[in-house]
Amino acid sequence: MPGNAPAQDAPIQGAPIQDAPAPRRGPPEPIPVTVLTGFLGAGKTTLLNALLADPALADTAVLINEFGEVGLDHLFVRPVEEGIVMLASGCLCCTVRGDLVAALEDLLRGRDNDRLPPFSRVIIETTGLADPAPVIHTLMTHPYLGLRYRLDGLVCVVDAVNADATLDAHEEAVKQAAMADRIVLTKTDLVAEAGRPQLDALKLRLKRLAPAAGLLDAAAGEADAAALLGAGLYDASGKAPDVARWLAAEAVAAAEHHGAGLDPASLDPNRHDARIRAFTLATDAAIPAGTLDLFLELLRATHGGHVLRMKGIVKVAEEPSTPVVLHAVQHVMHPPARLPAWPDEDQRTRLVMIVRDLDPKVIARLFNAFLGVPEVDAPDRAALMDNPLAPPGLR
Ligand SMILES: Nc1nc2c(ncn2[C@@H]2O[C@H](COP(=O)(O)OP(=O)(O)OP(=O)(O)O)[C@@H](O)[C@H]2O)c(=O)[nH]1
Repeated sequence: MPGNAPAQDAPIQGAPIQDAPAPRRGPPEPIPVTVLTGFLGAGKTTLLNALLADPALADTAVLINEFGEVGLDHLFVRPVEEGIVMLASGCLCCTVRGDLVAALEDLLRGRDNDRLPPFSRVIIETTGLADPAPVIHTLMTHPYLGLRYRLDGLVCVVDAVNADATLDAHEEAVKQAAMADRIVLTKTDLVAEAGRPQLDALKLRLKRLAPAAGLLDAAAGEADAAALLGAGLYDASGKAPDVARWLAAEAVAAAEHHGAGLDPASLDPNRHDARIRAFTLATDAAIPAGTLDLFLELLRATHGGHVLRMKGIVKVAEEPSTPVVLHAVQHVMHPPARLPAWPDEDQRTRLVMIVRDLDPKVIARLFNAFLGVPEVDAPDRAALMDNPLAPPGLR
């Protein structure tokens, strides 16, 4: 929701690049937060209950974000067990973002002064109509909460029976799925043999919409804690971060290659998801920090409202052996983090972009212009920077 969130610059140059995931001294490790989303009735609470039954999640705090609906969900979440934190009248109902901030702060206070058990993870269940972006923005931009919590991942629950109609009718549902790190398909047990082709078509539709997201079938037992949590880049235990899994750049590139990500002709243009594209920008070249900074600033200033999500790993020219990780939700950029080393042999810069109402070629041209890759009929970087109509700060 671009209008709601404060714009935030994230200069690569000048801003201290965070080291991750080196063991920290002093401030405590940020607590991973998983955002559980999915359209009305898709099965979020059912999945949450199943997850909370796993002893591995015994020390999980749960926030249920009901955005002003009559708060009933908490009645259906498993009764409070040791280690599961429920606040107020048995849950925490956040009606607006301010309440989410207050709730997250309250959790920390309770933990810090031993009023609450020392929970090591938070799951936020959003309402079915929620745009997940403001919740993620809150975690990314709040000056204090951003230090104590970190986004672990966005899990989207999709109802196999109703999803096609829901995705056609409700843009929120499309956005929830497009931004997800994991998609859980529920109610596949209700799909009769005759409905299997439709189910396969739905899976393809979701793959097109979110090629980077793992697709898991709840009824097949695939949506367990191990598969859903730990989707984020940073690992508090100090393990090497699973960048490949987080970025899923190969899956996005393969989807593009097969036309899944880039061929709107194969989609009904009236469908909301025909407006969403996922694609990867990749280059072997090391990028000077200042160039990267300018590219991101121009991207944010000119197309920020269209970028639903961007994740990336970048070879910065000044320190090519310690890549920088980028993570943006719409026009809000998470502070860049520097990894101690490349996580695997692929040492290219890769930016995975999920955009809405924007031709990937426009971004690719911009990227190439900044890299100095000549293109016919496309402005180079100097032309972009010298343009008197360029956004302030770029001239
Ligand atoms: N058969 C079947 N039913 C399911 C499955 N997942 C959820 N349900 C049912 O779907 C209904 C809605 O599930 P909830 O978990 O309440 O859905 P929700 O997304 O939390 O709903 P809201 O909070 O209203 O948005 C319930 O009756 C569940 O029992 C599934 O995999 N198979």
